[in-house]
Amino acid sequence: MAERRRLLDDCFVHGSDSLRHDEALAILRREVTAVARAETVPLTAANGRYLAEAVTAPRDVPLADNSAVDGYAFRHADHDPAGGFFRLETRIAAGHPSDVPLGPWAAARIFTGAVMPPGADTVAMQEDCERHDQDGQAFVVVPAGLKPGANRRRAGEDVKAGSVLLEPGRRLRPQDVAAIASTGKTDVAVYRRLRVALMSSGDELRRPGEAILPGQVYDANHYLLRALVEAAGAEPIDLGILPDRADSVQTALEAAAAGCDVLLTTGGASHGEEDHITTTLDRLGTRCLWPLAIKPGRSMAVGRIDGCVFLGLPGNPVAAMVCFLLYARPVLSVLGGGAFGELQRFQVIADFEIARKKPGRREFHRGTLGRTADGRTCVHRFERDGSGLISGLSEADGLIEIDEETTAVARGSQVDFIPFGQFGIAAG
Ligand SMILES: Nc1nc2c(c(=O)[nH]1)N[C@H]1C(S)=C(S)[C@@H](COP(=O)(O)OP(=O)(O)OC[C@H]3O[C@@H](n4cnc5c(N)ncnc54)[C@H](O)[C@@H]3O)O[C@H]1N2
Ligand code: MOO
Repeated sequence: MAERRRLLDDCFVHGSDSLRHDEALAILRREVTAVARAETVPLTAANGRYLAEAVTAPRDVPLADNSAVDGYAFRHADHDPAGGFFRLETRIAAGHPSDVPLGPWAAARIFTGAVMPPGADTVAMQEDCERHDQDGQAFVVVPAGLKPGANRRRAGEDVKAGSVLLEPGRRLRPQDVAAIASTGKTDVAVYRRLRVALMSSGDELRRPGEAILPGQVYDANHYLLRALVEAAGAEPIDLGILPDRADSVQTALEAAAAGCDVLLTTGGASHGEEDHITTTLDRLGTRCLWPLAIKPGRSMAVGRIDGCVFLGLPGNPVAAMVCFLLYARPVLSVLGGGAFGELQRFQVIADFEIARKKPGRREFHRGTLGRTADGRTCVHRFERDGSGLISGLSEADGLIEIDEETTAVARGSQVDFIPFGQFGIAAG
């Protein structure tokens, strides 16, 4: 079980300069530790959860030497280099082992997965053998050239008794649940899901289903973030929409922080007179990241209100998504008992150009993968820049990342691409 330790206790509010992406990640890596406690769940509910115990194999998998094919098992020492002629002595099917030792110059009819009879060490495939019956006795001719141990699977060759199959902190995938099931365990210790309270900030926001007037906008970010929180393995809790009033924001944040592990807000995070999120965070707790030298997402804020981690995302939907994936997701993973993890990026050819880019900040653009005329993977950039354009997010396969030092991107050059698939949100 993870001990309850400091979270963001030692963080500092840095000066007026924006924080670089790498510095922000380093602070989060250093300051955030697990808060989730363990619970035991049946294997059928374990997929997607963070493992809270090491899973060791109580016994060998497979349990006994067995045949990898349908065929004939025999003792290799009896096998003539020119081929072998064996008396067929017994028949062994999967699930029906025999403890009768094989006699000399004898073979057993055996099927895939059936336990090797004592004395046999090699199996010939049935397609390669000839079977004869003579005076009521069956014989089998085994071809030459089989090596000792051919087509035999050893006890423990998949997993040795006592070996560690899975380390704590791993987010369980279907194949990991299968690995646990292969040991015979029926349930497993995982970390409780983090409780992540969601609040959208802004007088202009309405929920789908409500009437809308000029100047108002539907709260798309709530739906974006609750789905991203679920994909990250945490439990979203909807705390609705905050009005642009300092006293209401303060009351709501205080109450929310008391009842959840993480408070995730969107909007109201920049400097405007109507933006009360960061000023309220400063009054109630501590702030350690803000602003960031990235685009979009400059106004992302991270801090703490008592024992609750505060993640304040910008209001523009593209910025909210970029900041969630880059910063909120690894924080949720660590708090929930998992690893911080490294972003997976790969290099692809730019099917776009950027004539001039401001140095000193890292940019993330929406990108769609394609192929060049000569079959190499390339990325197209969503042309319109606006950080409010949700349509570009739906089109994209991931984010194009352009670092602080770069001042222009030439068509045909290599750029870094961060695919959405790694976040469990790939297009089907
Ligand atoms: N003087 C400056 N103004 C702004 C700056 C700046 O640096 N100086 N940065 C701009 C950028 S970039 C962003 S991003 C926003 C971030 O500010 P906030 O986090 O305070 O966001 P809001 O002002 O509340 O909203 C921005 C935009 O997004 C729409 N929005 C808000 N919440 C939602 C939601 N839940 N669902 C859908 N859309 C939402 C909102 O209506 C605004 O249009 O500040 C810029 N200004
Ligand atoms: O920085 Mo805003 O967060 O670019 O869209």
